[in-house]
Amino acid sequence: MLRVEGVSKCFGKTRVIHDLRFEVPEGQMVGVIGRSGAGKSTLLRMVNQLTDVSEGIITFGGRQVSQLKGKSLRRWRGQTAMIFQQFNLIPRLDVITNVLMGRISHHATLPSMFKVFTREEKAQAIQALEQLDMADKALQRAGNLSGGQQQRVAIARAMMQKPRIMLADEPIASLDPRSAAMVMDSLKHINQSQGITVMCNLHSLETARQYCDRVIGMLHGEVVFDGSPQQLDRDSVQRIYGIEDGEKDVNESVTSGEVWSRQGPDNVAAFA
Ligand SMILES: Nc1ncnc2c1ncn2[C@@H]1O[C@H](COP(=O)(O)OP(=O)(O)OP(=O)(O)O)[C@@H](O)[C@H]1O
Repeated sequence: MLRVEGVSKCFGKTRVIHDLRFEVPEGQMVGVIGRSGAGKSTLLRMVNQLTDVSEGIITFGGRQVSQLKGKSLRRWRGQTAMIFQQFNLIPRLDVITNVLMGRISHHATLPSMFKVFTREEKAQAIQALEQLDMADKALQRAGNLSGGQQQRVAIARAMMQKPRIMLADEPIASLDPRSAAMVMDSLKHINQSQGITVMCNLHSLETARQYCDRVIGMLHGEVVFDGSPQQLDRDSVQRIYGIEDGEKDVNESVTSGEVWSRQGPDNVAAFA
């Protein structure tokens, strides 16, 4: 269980996250949605301590994971794999080496520098690529793959960490609908087959509805919705995306991106 207890974040004198309180049971797939600047990335970054909290605590399995230092911090980061919008692969290296880089925190500096990995780690990397339907690309240069393929390699690399939580910060924001669907399918598969908790920042409501067990909606650094996709009605959507003076009602077609399932657009669930 991940617990966020009264967490706030200030950058200088500006408070951007206000008193967040929620729990995420292990194995849940949570979509975090909200306007640009709502605090979604800061929330994810506080969970794995890329950003420290200003107030409150975060615990995992009853153990405090905010304010960790040194070895304990590295161990926690090893358990919380992060997926970024821009994939963060090393383009000139082949796919398998990029995936093996996910083991780097388990090695001393010198073997990592010379990319020395065990036979078992190489087998594990191939297995991770197979799970993501990318094994046939193992020897290709990562930079030559499409965006969607690169993101799936990034997920395979994250799996090498054997994480307890996968934190995905807008993983499909720069992908076309079909690639986006394949990446979301991969995250869902990992979530369901291995019970890994997934927290995923999303710009598209439809994607959150389609893939997530639970949706957290943020506005101006606060949680303004926390419920199931079914509870995400028009009023909740208005609350999350906010209506300021002079603004028209939220147009869902703007906050939603079309996501195709692998079988094609006909199989996409219809949304209320
Ligand atoms: N390192 C930083 N220094 C100062 N302010 C920051 C920093 N990181 C984020 N912020 C501010 O915190 C607020 C929340 O930003 P955050 O990136 O978490 O929002 P977001 O919901 O992820 O937005 P987007 O969808 O555009 O990525 C914003 O006002 C942003 O300008």
